[in-house]
Amino acid sequence: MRVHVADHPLITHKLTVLRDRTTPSPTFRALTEELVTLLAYEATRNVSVEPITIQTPVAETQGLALSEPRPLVVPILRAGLGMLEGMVKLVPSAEVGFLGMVRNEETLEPTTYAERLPDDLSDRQCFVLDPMLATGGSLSAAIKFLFDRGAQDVTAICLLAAPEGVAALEKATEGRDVTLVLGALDERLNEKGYIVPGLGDAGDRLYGLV
Ligand SMILES: O=P(O)(O)OC[C@H]1O[C@H](OP(=O)(O)OP(=O)(O)O)[C@H](O)[C@@H]1O
Ligand SMILES: O=c1cc[nH]c(=O)[nH]1
Ligand SMILES: [Mg+2]
Repeated sequence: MRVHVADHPLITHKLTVLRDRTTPSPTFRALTEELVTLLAYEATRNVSVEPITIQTPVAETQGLALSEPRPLVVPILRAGLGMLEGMVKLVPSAEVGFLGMVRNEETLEPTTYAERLPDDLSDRQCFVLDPMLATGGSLSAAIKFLFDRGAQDVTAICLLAAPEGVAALEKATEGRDVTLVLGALDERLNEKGYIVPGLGDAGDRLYGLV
């Protein structure tokens, strides 16, 4: 697994505002989108392209076009939905599939309650969106789901991760082509499975308590 942790003052600045407990939902949502667009730039570094020839008003020239099949973006509901707009802004021609997952806050085990994805993901590059990588249970299950359907490679974009979650994901995806792009790598998980210092519950901060 390749791990890329963003190292840019603008990203750290936006993450700092996101972490602040006084930041209200509308600002939190806007910053989440902006951060994803910045991280998506790195995450799409190896997106599949093919050479094409085009005609400018002045001359013929060579360029690149995204290859078929188009990349598939998969936000993990709920919190990952807050990252979708920021991603498709950068890759407007991507297709979008959905996975709904929720972590049991007692056992920390994830369950999948919704799935809307193509049956066959052969030759697909997939981009999974979830702001939080805590124990790694949710993201490991999501990525396994995509490989089981034939995905070629998977890149996950997370705003924050705990080292425990990165290690668990690495173990769960051994031998697979996985890239992890992070806004920041935090210190640890606390006894409730929350990322420290983290930002709290991303889904609740985006969409309110349920
Ligand atoms: O790495 P893990 O320990 O599995 O925890 C991370 C998961 O927890 C959060 O979702 P949550 O279950 O709170 O659902 P929500 O997005 O609906 O709030 C988060 O968005 C991840 O999906
Ligand atoms: O810190 C955490 C851990 C899991 N899910 C969140 O939203 N935040
Ligand atoms: Mg939540």
